[in-house]
Amino acid sequence: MSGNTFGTLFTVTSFGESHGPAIGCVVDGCPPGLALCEADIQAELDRRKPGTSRHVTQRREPDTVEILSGVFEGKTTGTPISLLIRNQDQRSKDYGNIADTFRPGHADYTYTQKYGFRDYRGGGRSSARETAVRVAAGAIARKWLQERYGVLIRGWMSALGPIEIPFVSADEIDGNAFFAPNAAIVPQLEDYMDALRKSLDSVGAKITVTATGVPPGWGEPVFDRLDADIAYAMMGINAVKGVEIGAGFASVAQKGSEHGDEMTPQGFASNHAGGVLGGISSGQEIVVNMAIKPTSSIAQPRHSVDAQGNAIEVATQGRHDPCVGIRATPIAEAMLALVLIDHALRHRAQCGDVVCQTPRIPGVIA
Ligand SMILES: Cc1cc2nc3c(=O)[nH]c(=O)nc-3n(C[C@H](O)[C@H](O)[C@H](O)COP(=O)(O)O)c2cc1C
Ligand SMILES: C=C(O[C@@H]1CC(C(=O)O)=C[C@@H](OP(=O)(O)O)[C@H]1O)C(=O)O
Repeated sequence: MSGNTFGTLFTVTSFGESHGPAIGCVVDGCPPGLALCEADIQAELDRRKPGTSRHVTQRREPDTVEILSGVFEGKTTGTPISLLIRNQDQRSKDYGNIADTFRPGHADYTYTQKYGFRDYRGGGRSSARETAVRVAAGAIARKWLQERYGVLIRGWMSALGPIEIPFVSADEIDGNAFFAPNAAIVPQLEDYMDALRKSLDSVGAKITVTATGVPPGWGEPVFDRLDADIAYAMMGINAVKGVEIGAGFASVAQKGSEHGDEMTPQGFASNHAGGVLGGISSGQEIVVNMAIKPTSSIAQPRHSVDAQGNAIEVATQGRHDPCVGIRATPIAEAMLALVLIDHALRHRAQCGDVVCQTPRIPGVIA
């Protein structure tokens, strides 16, 4: 295991560095016959790409995807799908002496300790530049899930630093730079970010991602539980420091009489489980929340050490996101899609057409 491959039946192997010539991935195990073209993938990449507002990194990458294999006459063939995105706006010289210094909070120190040296062009392999290829692979998973099962995956920003963002409408999410489901709060978010950038600091965020239409039965009872795999996938995104499924940490203060979602023939009465029971989907909405840390690369001087172990101050140069959470929503959606397609295929492989005699009950009743 090299750590660069995700998934069991639907696998994604990613490659590339932030300032190398290209990043890309090989998607293997995609069912044949899915209509797929570059525009399907590009639409998702355009939501994640850098440089789209003053609140994100000013690196300008078009993130144009090329499909190199696995698609013929507009359909997936069942063979490996290779996706390539050429890097076009690397400016490695802007970073100063990053090779011999370690940014507090970034991966420079741990990469050097692990490998003995590292690709120090920008964030190298540790840069979230790599998440573009996950979004590309996730677009394929998402399309198949939607067409085959009607699964809809949707994410949004639910807090920016200290500002809670109440959910108003899914229609408002893609209309602003923050993926906020609440257009009215956007001026407040903009003011906050403008002041934050002036103070040369960064801030964390909370992202929520949901999936509706997942049928009951996907997942495994032990080890590869659906909730465990979701948590693994989300924690595998750069800068994610916490993941909650359903009520999450609020479960601590709940009583059993409150937390356990009651069932009626008309539907579940609540969804504290977040759509997973015993590692298996219940048919309810899957609800995931994640905490994203503040960007470590900030222009304020911070204490660190150099490669020789001497005390130094590091004020990071280069182009960075003042709040990495602002661009994390499409990545979280993609990771949820990758987990769900893998479990859909695993469920089909093992259980095939097994039909449960107990009627399915709907999600939360109104
Ligand atoms: C969408 C996205 C954009 C990011 N942009 C930056 C950035 O511009 N500068 C930075 O220092 N970290 C950025 N990060 C976070 C780093 O990639 C991350 O902190 C680093 O790889 C260390 O990993 P860890 O935080 O998971 O421990 C970003 C993360 C994401 C998800
Ligand atoms: C380039 C992207 O974001 C980058 C994520 C990132 C990091 O440290 O994670 C640091 C910055 O880039 P670099 O690797 O050049 O330092 C960001 O611009 C992107 O998302 O496409």
